[in-house]
Amino acid sequence: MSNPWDDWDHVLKVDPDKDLCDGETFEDVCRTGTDAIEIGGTLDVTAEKMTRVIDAAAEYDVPLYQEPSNPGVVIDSPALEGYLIPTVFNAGGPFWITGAHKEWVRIDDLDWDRTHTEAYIVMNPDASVAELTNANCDLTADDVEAYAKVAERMFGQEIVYLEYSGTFGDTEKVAAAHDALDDATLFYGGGIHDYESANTMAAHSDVIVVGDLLHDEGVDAVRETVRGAKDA
Ligand SMILES: CC(C)=CCC/C(C)=C/CC/C(C)=C/CC/C(C)=C/COP(=O)(O)OP(=O)(O)O
Ligand SMILES: O=P(O)(O)OC[C@@H](O)CO
Ligand SMILES: [Mg+2]
Repeated sequence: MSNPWDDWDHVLKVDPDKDLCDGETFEDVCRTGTDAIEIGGTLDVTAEKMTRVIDAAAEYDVPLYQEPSNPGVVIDSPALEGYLIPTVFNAGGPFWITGAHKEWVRIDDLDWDRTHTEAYIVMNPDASVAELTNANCDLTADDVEAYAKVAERMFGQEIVYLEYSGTFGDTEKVAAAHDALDDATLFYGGGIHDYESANTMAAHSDVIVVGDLLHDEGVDAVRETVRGAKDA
């Protein structure tokens, strides 16, 4: 079965808790050339902030996906192409693997056709997502490779997400995850800040995710990372 992300090279992650750079609009954000926008962040995300971003980006062509960090911020909106739901394979306990998901399914009527999962492997111990989920980030390339295989082969995950949020990752570990996968798509995220860093990680993964750069440097810098991803 084919999935939209099979054709993606670049995803822009918009954090609803962070501002855009001065003078930039969501129209600019949607015109960076990115293949899709993921809306989400770990800390201080509310349903209201989520809705504000979804509404502001709704009228442009780029596909919008929500990446909720908990069931309370999931927005039911026709503007969304779908929901990318993290599950953290190396979390310190079951809540962020299946617990939050169980609570969500218990309280909400899910639109299963638009609901997809991402098998996160969290790699930066200083990132909020690592602290929140108490992730064990002390992983060798072999560990990463094994997690990627478990995700694809045992848990049928179609997206494996190597998450270095806030820092540039180890290309050897990214390559190990990539080599481990046959059909699943490898997302890489963390520390991409220019053409070169985008080009490097795009060569070792299937899709690169750019986050903080949008909020720190703005859309021109993001456009350079799109170019780096597409050239790889
Ligand atoms: C079941 C539902 C609907 C949700 C649970 C989903 C899970 C398991 C979330 C845990 C992992 C998580 C919080 C993912 C959010 C996406 C993410 C990693 C965003 C990047 O966050 P950071 O860059 O670490 O955080 P800030 O930028 O907010 O500091
Ligand atoms: O913010 P950065 O470091 O670009 O990371 C992107 C994304 O993987 C965060 O979830
Ligand atoms: Mg972040």
